[in-house]
Amino acid sequence: MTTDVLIVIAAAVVQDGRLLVVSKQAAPDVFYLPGGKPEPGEAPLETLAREMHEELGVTPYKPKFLATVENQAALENQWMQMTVYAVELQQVPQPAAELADLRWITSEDGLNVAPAVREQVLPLLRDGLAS
Ligand SMILES: Nc1nc2c([nH]c(=O)n2[C@H]2C[C@H](O)[C@@H](COP(=O)(O)OP(=O)(O)OP(=O)(O)O)O2)c(=O)[nH]1
Repeated sequence: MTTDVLIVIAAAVVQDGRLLVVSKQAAPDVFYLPGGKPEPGEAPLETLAREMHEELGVTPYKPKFLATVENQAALENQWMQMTVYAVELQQVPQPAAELADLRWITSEDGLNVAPAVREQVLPLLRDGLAS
């Protein structure tokens, strides 16, 4: 039995009542928060900054811890623990080549949204999202 938990660091960016979600070329129909797995020895905020730079060409501004959530990982067949930071942006995100899509959502919006985002992050942010 494996007890490995996938550790993920991610950003909740809300602008004008909408949450930023992305999908990757590897799974273009699955939408989730920008972010990813830490490299060895990397601190959470370093992972956040690296992933946001790599995926969106932006620097996280005033990251604030939002929550640590656990759920089934969307792409790997593994349990995932994801630490989410509420992040402001001062630049317009420009999706890098590894991304397939970028959307601003107020709810699931008919998309295939990763379980942790659908069941935990969207409910946590509900008050800040447009209806
Ligand atoms: N970034 C991110 N990953 C999530 C979320 N929800 C969720 O289940 N995951 C899953 C998807 C993948 O199974 C895993 C993260 O993988 P990833 O492929 O985005 O991470 P990465 O950029 O570090 O990956 P890699 O290409 O270096 O392997 O966590 C989420 O909201 N954001």
